[in-house]
Amino acid sequence: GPSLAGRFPVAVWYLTGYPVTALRVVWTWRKAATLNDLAVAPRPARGLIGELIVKGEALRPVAPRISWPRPTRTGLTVTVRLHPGQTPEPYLAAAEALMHAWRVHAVRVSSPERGLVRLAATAGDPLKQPHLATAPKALLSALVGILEDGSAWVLNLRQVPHWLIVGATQSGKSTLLARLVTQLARQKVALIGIDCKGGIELGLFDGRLSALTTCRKEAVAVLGALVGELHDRMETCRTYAVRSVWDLPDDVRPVPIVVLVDELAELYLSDGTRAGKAEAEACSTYLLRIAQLGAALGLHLVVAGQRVGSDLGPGVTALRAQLSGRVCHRVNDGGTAEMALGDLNKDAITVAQAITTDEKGVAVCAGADGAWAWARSHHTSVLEARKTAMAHAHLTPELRPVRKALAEVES
Ligand SMILES: Nc1ncnc2c1ncn2[C@@H]1O[C@H](COP(=O)(O)OP(=O)(O)OP(=O)(O)O)[C@@H](O)[C@H]1O
Repeated sequence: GPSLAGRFPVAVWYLTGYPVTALRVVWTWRKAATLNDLAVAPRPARGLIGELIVKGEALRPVAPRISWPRPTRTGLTVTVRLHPGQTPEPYLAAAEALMHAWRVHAVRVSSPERGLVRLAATAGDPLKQPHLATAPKALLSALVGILEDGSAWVLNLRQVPHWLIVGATQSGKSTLLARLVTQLARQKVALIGIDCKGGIELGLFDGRLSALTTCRKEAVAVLGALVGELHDRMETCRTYAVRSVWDLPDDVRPVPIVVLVDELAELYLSDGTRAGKAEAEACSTYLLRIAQLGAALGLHLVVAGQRVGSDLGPGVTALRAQLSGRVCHRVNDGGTAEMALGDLNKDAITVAQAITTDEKGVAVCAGADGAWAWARSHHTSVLEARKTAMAHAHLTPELRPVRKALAEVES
C-alpha cells in the first residue's frame, strides 16, 4: 500500500484531492448522467389504456445508482449499476464529458461484471509519478511501466509466455521494446533479435543478443534452428519424464530464450517472387510452432508490428491466437486494433482507438482473460537501453545451433 513517507504526491491526493473530487462526483452525478443520456426515464412517455395509445409528459429520467467513489493511488473509482436494458457503450461515449465534469486527467470505463460499469478516474498523469510502480524481481519478468491505477505494469513471460505489441510509428513501440530489453538483459536469458528492417531497431542491442537477423532469409534460418532447439528440449524433457523445462533439474535446464520480432509484416508480406513466398510461409510455420510449443520449453515470442491486419494472411490470425499477451499503442487503422484486441475484448478496441498522438507510450494492455488496462511504459531511451545491453554483454548465452544456421546463410 502507499506509505506517506517519500510519496508526497500520493499523500496530497488522499488528503485533499480525493475528498474534493469524490464530493464533486457525487454532486454532479445526476446532472452529468442526464446530460449524457445515461439516465433513463422510469416509464415510457406513451402507454396503452385499453385500445388507446396515450401520450404524456416524459417522466424525469432517473440516473443509475453509483457507489461512493473509492480512492486509488492515482485517482478514484466509481461503480455504476446499469439500468435494465442499458449497455456499457453510452458510458464509453460519456467518458470525456465525465472527465471534464470531474476535473480529472482521464476517465476509463470497464465492465467488471454483467450489469455493472466501473468508472476509473485518474487525477493526474501517472507517468509523472513513475516511482510509484515497483515489482518484485523474477526470472523472465520485466517491469515495463505503470498501469493507470498506479500499480506496476509487468510483462511476465512465465505467466503469459508470448506477446503481441502493436503501434503506429511514434506511438512508443520501440520505447517499450527498449525497456523490455533493459529489463531482460540483466537476467540469465538468451535474447534473439529478428529485425528484417536491416536491423536498425534491434541491432542497437546487438552486444546482448545471442543472434540477430537483418533480413528474411536469415530469419528463416534462425527460426528454423529454434524449432530444432524446441525438439531437442522436448527430447530432454522426455528423457527426464517431465512436462516442461521448468521441472528439469537445475544443471540440465536449458537457458530460456526470448525471441524479439520487430515488424511482423516484414516476415509475412510476400514480394511476389516464388522464393519470397516460400520464405514467408516458412516464417509463418516456424513462428506458429514456437508459439504453440514454446511456453513449456522456455522459448518465448515478443512480436511487434505497426500494421498487423488479417491482410497479412491466415498465418497471422493463427499466430495471434497463441500470443495471449497483447499491447496496443495508438494505431492508424482499425484492423490492427481489431487484430490486437478484437478476440479478447471488443470494448478495448474502441478505447485503444481513442489514444491520441500526444499520448506517447500509452497503450491498452490485455490478457487472455479478456481483462484490459491502460498502461504507460517507462520512458527508456534507446541509447540507455543500448548502454544496459552492452554492460551485460558478458551474460549473453551462446546458442550454437542458431549461430551456425545464421553463419551458413551469411556465407
Ligand atoms: N512512455 C513514454 N513516455 C514518454 N515519452 C515516450 C514514451 N514512449 C515513447 N515516448 C516518446 O515518443 C516518441 C516515439 O517513441 P518510439 O520511438 O518508441 O515510437 P515507435 O512507435 O517505435 O516509432 P517508430 O516506429 O517510428 O520507431 C519518442 O520520442 C519517445 O521519446
